[in-house]
Amino acid sequence: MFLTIIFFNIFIGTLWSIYQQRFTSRAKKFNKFPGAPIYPVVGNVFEVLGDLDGVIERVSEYISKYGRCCRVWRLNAPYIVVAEHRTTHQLLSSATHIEKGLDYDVLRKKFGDGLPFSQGDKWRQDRKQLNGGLKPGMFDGFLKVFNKHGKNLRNELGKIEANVATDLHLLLSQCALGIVYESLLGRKNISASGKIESDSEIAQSIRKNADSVKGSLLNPWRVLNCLSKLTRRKRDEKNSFNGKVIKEVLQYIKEKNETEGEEDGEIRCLLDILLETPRSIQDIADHVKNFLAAGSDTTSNALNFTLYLLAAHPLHQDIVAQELCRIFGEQGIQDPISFDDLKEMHYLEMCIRESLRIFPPVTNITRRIKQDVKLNWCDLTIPKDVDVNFSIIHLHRDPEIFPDPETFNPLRFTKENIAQMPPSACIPFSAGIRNCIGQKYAMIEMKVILALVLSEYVVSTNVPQKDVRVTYGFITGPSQPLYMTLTPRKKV
Ligand code: HEM
Repeated sequence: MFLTIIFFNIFIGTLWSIYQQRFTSRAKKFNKFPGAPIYPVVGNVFEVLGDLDGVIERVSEYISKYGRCCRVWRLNAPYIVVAEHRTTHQLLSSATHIEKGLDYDVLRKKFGDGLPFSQGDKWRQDRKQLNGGLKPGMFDGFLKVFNKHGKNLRNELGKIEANVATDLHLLLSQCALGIVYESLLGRKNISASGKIESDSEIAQSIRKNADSVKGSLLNPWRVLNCLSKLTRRKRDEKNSFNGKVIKEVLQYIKEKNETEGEEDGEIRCLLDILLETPRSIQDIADHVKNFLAAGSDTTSNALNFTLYLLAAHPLHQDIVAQELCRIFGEQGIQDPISFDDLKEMHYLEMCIRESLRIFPPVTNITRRIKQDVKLNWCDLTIPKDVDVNFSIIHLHRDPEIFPDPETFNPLRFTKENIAQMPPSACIPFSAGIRNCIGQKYAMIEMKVILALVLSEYVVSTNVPQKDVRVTYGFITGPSQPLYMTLTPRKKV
């Protein structure tokens, strides 16, 4: 009897799945997109899933078989993978398609309802208010912080033994986290080495959280896995990432109240802006968690990849070094870098943009389509309630737009070449009204840090670029350390 009930349920479940995948009006429109044969219940999950380090390659294969705008059934959930600029531009430039897809549910549970994950009116109001925290008037203060932490990093790099190949990622992430911590969250408990004194419980929590969600984005089995972890998380809430951030926020409010009325000439930080409107402590903590993660992991991975690419391509590194020498003279960077100096760093900026193209720290983003969208370059319609995954890394490697896409060539980003590029062909910071709020901040930060490092050291590597693989996650990094050697420039 028991077995009969089980078989009956499996039978009904399979029929239901066949109906969902083939006979609903959504499925009929969706299945017009090219894609692999559909199997009841599992759909196409086995085509793209598997070990995390190989997802990029498997998606590349799928795209080469079915095209740059193709369909995937993840169980019964329809999913369009987009890696071409026309669909990307049409959807991301619209103010309608700003809701995040199912992929973000796992992240939302970890990081709360901060800016990257909130929806509807909450997102609109928060974004409007937080834009004020990153407006031009704030950048003088940010620049001081970038300079201070950049110099700390330069000193830390000086302690690495000469000619020893080293993974710089930890130092770069401590630097990037210290910057966000101080400039956006007004916390100054930074030690002389540039590390946050409490390190780095919060830093460790961010890394742990980021690691645990890696891969859950594409993998339905991992979603289930995460749910079980969440129940465990509830039990030791006090020691969780969330608990630690709440403690920091309460401490900040206490210190702010104690020093109220005192003019200390310090910059107004993002937390001050959040505190201007009535919010629960949890809501503030959610924003803080998101800014800590979105503002540090992304930038540190971009710095790591850019340094690596310059190490692997010494001719381009020489051009950057000459540019810095022209701006700062033979003696290197003595005074804090100013906005005028930054304006002169054209080649360095082109190298950063090319690095963000080849190794975008956010490899893919997802939007939930809320109404049917007829694509303006072909005869296909994306039905409503479908998730569209913009595979930024594959979009950036479209050979029709970027010939020889894996070659590091910063000249792709001269002013003239950018003007020729189709809109939305290169979008490391996403595009449209839901783009990265920290884009300008990140670009200035990276230029300051890289100028300070590259004016002092020659970076080299033995890791061939063809061996570098990236993990597929929300924020991604190299799957193996990018070992680099630093030699003081004066000794070369
Ligand atoms: C190289 C560095 C960075 C890259 C490549 C990057 C990339 C991105 C991308 C692709 C998105 C869109 C995500 C989506 O649509 O799902 C995004 C959103 C966001 N980023 Fe960045 N980011 C960087 C640095 C930063 C920094 C420094 C901050 C903070 C100061 C920041 C804060 C945010 C926030 C809060 C959002 C959500 C915006 C919203 O939904 O309105 N990011 N970022």
